[in-house]
Amino acid sequence: MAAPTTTSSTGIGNGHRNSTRNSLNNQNSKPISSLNSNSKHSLKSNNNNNNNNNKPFPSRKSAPPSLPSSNKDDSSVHGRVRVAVRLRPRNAEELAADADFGDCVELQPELKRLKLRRNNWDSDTYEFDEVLTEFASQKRVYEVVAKPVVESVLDGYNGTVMAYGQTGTGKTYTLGRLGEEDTAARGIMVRAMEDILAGVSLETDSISVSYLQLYMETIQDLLDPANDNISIVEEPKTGDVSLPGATVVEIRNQQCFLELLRLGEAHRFAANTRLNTESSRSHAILMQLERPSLAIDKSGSEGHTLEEAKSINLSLSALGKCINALAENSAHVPVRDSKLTRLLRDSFGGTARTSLVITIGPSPRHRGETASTIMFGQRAMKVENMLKLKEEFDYKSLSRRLDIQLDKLIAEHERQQKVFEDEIEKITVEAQSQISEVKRNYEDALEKERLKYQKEYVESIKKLEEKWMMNQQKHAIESMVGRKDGNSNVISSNQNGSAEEVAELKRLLQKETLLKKAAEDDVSNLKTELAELRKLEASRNSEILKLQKMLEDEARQKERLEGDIALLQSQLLQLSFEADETTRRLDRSGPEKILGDLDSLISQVRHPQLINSENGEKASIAKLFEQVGLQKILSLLEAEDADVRIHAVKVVANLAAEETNQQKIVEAGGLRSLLTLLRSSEDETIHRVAAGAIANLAMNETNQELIMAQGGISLLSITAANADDPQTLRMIAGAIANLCGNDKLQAKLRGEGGIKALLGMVRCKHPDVLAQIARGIANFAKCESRASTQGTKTGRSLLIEDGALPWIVQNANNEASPIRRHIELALCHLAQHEANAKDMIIGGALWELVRISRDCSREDIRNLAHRILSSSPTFQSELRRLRIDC
Ligand SMILES: Nc1ncnc2c1ncn2[C@@H]1O[C@H](COP(=O)(O)OP(=O)(O)OP(=O)(O)O)[C@@H](O)[C@H]1O
Repeated sequence: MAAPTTTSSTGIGNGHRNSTRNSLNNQNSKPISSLNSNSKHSLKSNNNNNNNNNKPFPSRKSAPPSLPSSNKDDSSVHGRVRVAVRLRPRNAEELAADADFGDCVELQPELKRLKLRRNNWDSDTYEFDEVLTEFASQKRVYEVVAKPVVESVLDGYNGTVMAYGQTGTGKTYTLGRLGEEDTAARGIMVRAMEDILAGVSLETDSISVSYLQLYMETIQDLLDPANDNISIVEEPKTGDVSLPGATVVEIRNQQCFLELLRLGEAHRFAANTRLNTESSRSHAILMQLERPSLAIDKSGSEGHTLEEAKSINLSLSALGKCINALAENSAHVPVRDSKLTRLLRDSFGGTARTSLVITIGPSPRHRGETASTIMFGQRAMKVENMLKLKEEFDYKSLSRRLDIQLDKLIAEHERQQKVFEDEIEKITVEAQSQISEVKRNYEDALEKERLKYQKEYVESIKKLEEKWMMNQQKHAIESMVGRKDGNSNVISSNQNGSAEEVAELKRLLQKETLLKKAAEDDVSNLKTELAELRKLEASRNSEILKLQKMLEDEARQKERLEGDIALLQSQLLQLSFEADETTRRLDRSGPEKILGDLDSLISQVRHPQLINSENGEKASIAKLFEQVGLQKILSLLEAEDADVRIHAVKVVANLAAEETNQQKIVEAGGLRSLLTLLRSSEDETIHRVAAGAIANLAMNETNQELIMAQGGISLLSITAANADDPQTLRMIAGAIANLCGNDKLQAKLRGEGGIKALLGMVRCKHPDVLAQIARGIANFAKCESRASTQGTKTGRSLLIEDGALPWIVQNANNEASPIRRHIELALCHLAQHEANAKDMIIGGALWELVRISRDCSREDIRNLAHRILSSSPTFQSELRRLRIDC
């Protein structure tokens, strides 16, 4: 039995913050989870949002009517769905059972490539946006898969992160791990919430979460198990989906989010036990509204029922069909086929930034499921979303936010100033205390020295005096004795004693001199030390002066900053006032006044200072459309001022992109006005926008006839012949391609040069233009082939008559898949009609048909080509002649 396949996704968004974890089983059951969020948030530069992981990618053509957004919106930016593949390490069972076999995949992360083995000798190579090996850490997975989405959400866009893969390949591991015991193991949901909490200010923003489970097409509330059948509500105008019946819990911190996840998980377990199912059979949803999130988690069981399997397969196959339709750029995307696709509507082909991680296992026994997961990822990489800011410009909240930022700045500045002043005071006190201590020490030392020398001096004087006294006494006694004895020997002995005393006195004097010298040296050393200390003090003083200067500069800068902020605030107040005024005027004015307002609104759009209010402007235009009436808006298409005409045609193009407005626009004469603009204007922007509006109107059969009846094809052809801008050509080619799909208009379209105009545009090599041309040719060939089968058309194809075949053959293997697919289909349609066979053989188309029948990655086209080649006598005989076996 084939192992079950699962998917999971996380979507986060501004306006919507979505986190989804989905896991679905092919045969048993398939759980799905997602996290969505809507939020009011700080405004940042749009450029930040258009970051470098958004490679330029061919934009979607005329958007399918069922989709909520298209390239019609000037505030949108392209955002292709990014796809990463993650390989799970072998588990114990695989280590034992597959010990003798190699893995079914080989990863080349540095080349972002994955090789899927066909057999021992051969493998297919696929490229992804990221290739994550079995050694990739949870942190790295978060950073490459989810972080750009979270950042985009904080910038004001919707976001989705989704995991898809076979059961047991690591979707829960990747998205849902709480990492309570080991923080390194935290999954995407926990890390995303951490970053969101760090990136918003809870003083101005709120984050709320709902936690739901999708089981057999029923949405159950995991925060309130009694609430077990929640309806999806769609906003009719925008197509945005919401689940108003779901419990919403505000998140103030990470702990509270973790508790909520645990609670939801416990209820899910209880609910699934009641339902006698387990995780992989249901899809859990964690949802965020008004800076809240939506997530889906899974449930499933062994012993599944047929009904469950059907319901799960319905969800999975509906998701697969939507991805295919979007990847192929089909006109119809079947989003309404399941609740899962309705919930993920904004994530694929909508306005969210979407990141998909496909999880695979290494076992060669599950090669089939791994291949199908890889193909899902490859197709999802072709889906182009149009990221759109979800929020209207809210001056009051911006002003509040700036106030708070200002308060924080001022508080921080004051704190820093205080630290600075404290530091200066500390340094000053330390310096002063050091100086006084040195002074004290110096004075003490000086005093000690002075006392020492004074004492020594006094002592030596005393000693000299004593000696002198003793000598005097001795001398007096000896004189007295000498006078008595008249002894000359005594005199001689006295003379000897005096010489010794003189020598002693000399010695003492020398000692005195040395002591004096040493004392003088000490004094000189102390003086030098004092001079050094004075220098040190001077340098400290200059440092203090410098610090004081910095403090003054800082204070001046603060003053300037405060001035700037005051100015900013007054400008904000002014803008806020003007915005309120406009709202009041719009609310009160009658239609005549409002028409004037539309004019001023359009002129405001051109005003650079108001460029950020574009979303608000769109909402106002929609309101004006209701209040003013289309006629008056259309009258601006003929305004004198060229700028007003340009902006008016943009307004009409925006309106024409909504299916609900198209009939009204045509009835009010809008189609005629747009065609007149093509004829009368020479402005490239007007041509581009008007052609885009016509292309949107041309999606409807009745409008196609009207366009033809009003000479649209020749006007589009002339405009195409004169245009150089690829975007203009893309719009024109898109419009003609839509007309090519109408069976009734074939002859007229060709007669008025529609095919030639299409072929003329191949001079522009832009892949978007070529894809539209290829689509037109495929549409035309399909109608012809239908007419031939019904017998209403005979003879060879008008496409061949008009010389389309060489270009078709040349591009049949174009590397851009949208071009290649359309051409492959066109070739099959042409080949179905025997009258074309000979031309196709001469033109080299037979080789392409053979290639398609062998190599085309789409099985249905491959089979079709094969069937046609086998059933056409002309092709068969040529193949026999060439000895080609087909
Ligand atoms: N990258 C990985 N590294 C280590 N272990 C992993 C990794 N991925 C998954 N595992 C382990 O593989 C097992 C299955 O993973 P997990 O439950 O996440 O799969 P799943 O795709 O969510 O399955 P299901 O669809 O059935 O719910 C778990 O034991 C998980 O711990």
